[in-house]
Amino acid sequence: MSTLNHLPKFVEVVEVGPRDGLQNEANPVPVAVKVDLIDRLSAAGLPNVEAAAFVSPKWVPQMAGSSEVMAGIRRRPGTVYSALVPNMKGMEAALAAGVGEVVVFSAASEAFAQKNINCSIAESIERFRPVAEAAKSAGVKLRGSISVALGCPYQGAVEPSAVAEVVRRMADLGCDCIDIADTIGVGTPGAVQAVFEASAAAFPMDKLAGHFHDTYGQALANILAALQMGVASFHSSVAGLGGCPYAKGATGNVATEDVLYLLHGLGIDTGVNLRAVVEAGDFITRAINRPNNSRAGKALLAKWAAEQGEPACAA
Ligand SMILES: CC(C)(COP(=O)([O-])OP(=O)([O-])OC[C@H]1O[C@@H](n2cnc3c(N)ncnc32)[C@H](O)[C@@H]1OP(=O)([O-])[O-])[C@@H](O)C(=O)NCCC(=O)NCCSC(=O)C[C@@](C)(O)CC(=O)[O-]
Repeated sequence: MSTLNHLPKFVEVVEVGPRDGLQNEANPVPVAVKVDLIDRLSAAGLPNVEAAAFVSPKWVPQMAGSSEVMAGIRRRPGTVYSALVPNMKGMEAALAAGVGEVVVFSAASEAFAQKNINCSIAESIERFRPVAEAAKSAGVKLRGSISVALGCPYQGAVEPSAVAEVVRRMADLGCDCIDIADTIGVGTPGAVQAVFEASAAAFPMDKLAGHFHDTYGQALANILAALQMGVASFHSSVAGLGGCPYAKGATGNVATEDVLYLLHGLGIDTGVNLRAVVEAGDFITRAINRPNNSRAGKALLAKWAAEQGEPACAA
């Protein structure tokens, strides 16, 4: 029997473009452009839009306007607006801005934790403890994110057991869901299944999420491999925007349009309007003068242009 018969019927697609996708831009992206993008993505039906990061502006200048972004968006009922929070200073700003989900983020390697958040993995967990307590008191969802779960640009190989240990620590914090992130996009399907299998020993599989960058072109294959394990939440970035400031050479997340095309083709419901996401991808790539890195997005734009009798655009 086909292994495609036992996939989840519904998958949550978490849109991280406004944060992960734009955090690495060399030129400042105006708040109004970010707000417009977020509003288009929520209107497309994406259930969770990672809209902001309340991190130090000295470390990631692009995220400096996060409070203004959160104040400017048109809140769509049912959409969760999530934001990265590294410490209590960020948590105070996130709560004041009315985020619906806070994301505490650490790493599966000590070297990456030091580069990204200037502390050890154990110190990061202690830093997150009051953040987690504040999230619970405020009734805000808590997500944990684990970078470099499939390989680290500083350390190299990362063992699944090391990832599972951070999953366990994040579970102890009370995280509602936990992301397994392939920050530099080096993972392949077998390695992805090994990491999810090890992680699921510490936290329920259906509360784990896959966050894949597409540096080596493996992201869709990795999503399919994770789907086959029962993972039902994936992160993606409209038009494949992005890269990580502390992982040189890493490309963007897998494109949301490509993920939706895959999932819908497999008969999996997402509740998201692919056309509206493709149009949002076209909007943001024009607004910041970037190539559109979504294969499905470019193909559909060309198809729709041809249907209108317009010349195809080779964006
Ligand atoms: C964690 C820190 C703050 C430690 O940074 P630090 O320098 O060790 O912190 P500190 O406590 O010593 O504070 C230094 C200064 O920063 C300020 N500060 C301190 N905290 C905040 C805050 N929250 N908001 C605003 N300002 C803050 C603080 O007030 C102080 O200001 P000063 O007195 O010098 O004027 C820093 O390392 C940081 O902000 N790192 C964030 C790095 C980051 O955002 N990386 C990208 C996101 S992670 C990612 O992309 C991976 C992910 C999630 O997508 C998954 C994947 O693919 O891997």
